[in-house]
Amino acid sequence: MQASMQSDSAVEFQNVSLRRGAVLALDRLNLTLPRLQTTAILGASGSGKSSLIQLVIGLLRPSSGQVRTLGMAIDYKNPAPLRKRIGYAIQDIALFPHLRVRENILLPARLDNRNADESNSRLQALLTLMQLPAAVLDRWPHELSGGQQQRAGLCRAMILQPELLLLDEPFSGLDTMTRIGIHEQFLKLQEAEPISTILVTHDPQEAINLADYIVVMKAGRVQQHGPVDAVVGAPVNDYVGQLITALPGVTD
Ligand SMILES: Nc1ncnc2c1ncn2[C@@H]1O[C@H](COP(=O)(O)OP(=O)(O)OP(=O)(O)O)[C@@H](O)[C@H]1O
Repeated sequence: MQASMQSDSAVEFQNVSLRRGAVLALDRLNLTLPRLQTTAILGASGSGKSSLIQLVIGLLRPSSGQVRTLGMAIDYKNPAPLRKRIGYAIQDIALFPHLRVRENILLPARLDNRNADESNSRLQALLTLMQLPAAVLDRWPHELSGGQQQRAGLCRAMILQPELLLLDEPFSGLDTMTRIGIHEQFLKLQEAEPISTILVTHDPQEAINLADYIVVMKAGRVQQHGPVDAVVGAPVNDYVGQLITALPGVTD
């Protein structure tokens, strides 16, 4: 625990390669992701974004190299203590359909035997931050709009006040107006509770709107990484340049 307090990085990849079947999904990754900032992992489909995020939480183990999350090498025999410190909202792990929204959001707290009163106060604070009306709590997930479901998913990811938040395409599949609204809520949440966040996205605009730090991936390799302004201001190659110039309002 102490090591994480002292570490300046949320996650470190030290010469990490990952083979998945016949594919080298990640190729010699050397990367340090900053603490208490939002990092966007940006890249096209198949570039290795989801593999990277699964390595962070120990769902995948590197073929070579080492991943250090929250200041410590991952203990693959016992990943539970690390995972308790991490919140995740991943598109595939949506709200559980057989639980009402309240039970969905409170589930991590219940599984961790947290005090019920404290968890309920935390729930109320998160609802306010995410501008979700209390009435949604007694509904089933399918009775919420897509945007409300995403926000409830974020509340669930945040209920234990994690040190690290992993978001894998959490806002995809939403219409533009809903997306913009959720981006605003997300930024407010970050302001109210600074937290290390890793956001996987294939959308350069989303990366720039939400992140402080960007990692651009292509075919399992990092093309460029750095603070948003540094990457937008000086793309290191044509691939990154094309992503940036495709943004509205950016011309070279
Ligand atoms: N279970 C698997 N078995 C074999 N290969 C896999 C598996 N999952 C992913 N891959 C391969 O690993 C590479 C990286 O996949 P990954 O899912 O990390 O990319 P991604 O950038 O997240 O893509 P997307 O945006 O489509 O989710 C791809 O070539 C993919 O085909």
